[in-house]
Amino acid sequence: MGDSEEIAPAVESILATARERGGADGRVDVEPRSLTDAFADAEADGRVPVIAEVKPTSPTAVGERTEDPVALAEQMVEGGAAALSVLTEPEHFGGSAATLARIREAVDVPVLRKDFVLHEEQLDVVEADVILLIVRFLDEPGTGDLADLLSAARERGFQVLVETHTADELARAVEAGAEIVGVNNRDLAKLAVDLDTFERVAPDAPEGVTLVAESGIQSPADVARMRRAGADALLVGSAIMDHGAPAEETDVTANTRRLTTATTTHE
Ligand SMILES: O=C(O)c1ccccc1NCC(=O)[C@H](O)[C@H](O)COP(=O)(O)O
Repeated sequence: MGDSEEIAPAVESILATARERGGADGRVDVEPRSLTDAFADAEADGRVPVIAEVKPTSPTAVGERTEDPVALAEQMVEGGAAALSVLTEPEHFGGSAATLARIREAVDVPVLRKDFVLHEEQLDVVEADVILLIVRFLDEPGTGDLADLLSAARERGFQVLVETHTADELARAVEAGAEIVGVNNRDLAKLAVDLDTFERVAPDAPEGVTLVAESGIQSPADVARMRRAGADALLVGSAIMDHGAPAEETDVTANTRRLTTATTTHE
């Protein structure tokens, strides 16, 4: 995590379990659905490119969604999601690799595997179109090197979303060869969310990098704000999953559509 920064206990716990997690037998070899084509298709038919996240729970969520994740994923696609993000971390987010495999089978949009990948062998857990690498957690003693993991992921066919939170992390991502970069508005040390983060970091991204604004996006106004700041796409979990509300009062399709149909100006 760098320096002597205090890390939220939940994130310490996530990293401790991630360090222990292994891979699977054999090496994954993916024929991916193109994430950037999915974003372009959404733009072409007037939808804001949204990666909707199937996130049953999380350390900051109030409550848990227990419905069939495949049904939730289908509702997100019906609401116009260009792609899906599926948590596969079991202990803190209620996800699983098996769930991702079922969802990828059921939909035809690209699927991001959302997990805390620290070692090359952890790339081989399940086929997905996109894998996440979090700059903040790599290049540390006992974890893989970002550039090496990026190459290893691409050799398996994955597209890679490289997640950053600061200008320095963005520079490291670009230096390592990232083409799709996420700027997470959630500070993974403190778990505080601040949409200013994307606005501060995005201007440093070089032309040609696909930029994804992640976390804390709740409303069409937030969508418009992130698009004005240069977001090519948005990654949204909580506002779509609506963890605290009873299942019968939650309309995941409508929650997704509210964001994919937001009126925006893309800079
Ligand atoms: O979401 C959490 O509580 C969390 C806690 C600890 C580490 C990571 C966490 N979230 C990861 C994410 O990046 C989000 O799931 C994703 O960007 C969607 O965010 P949101 O729309 O705010 O649910």
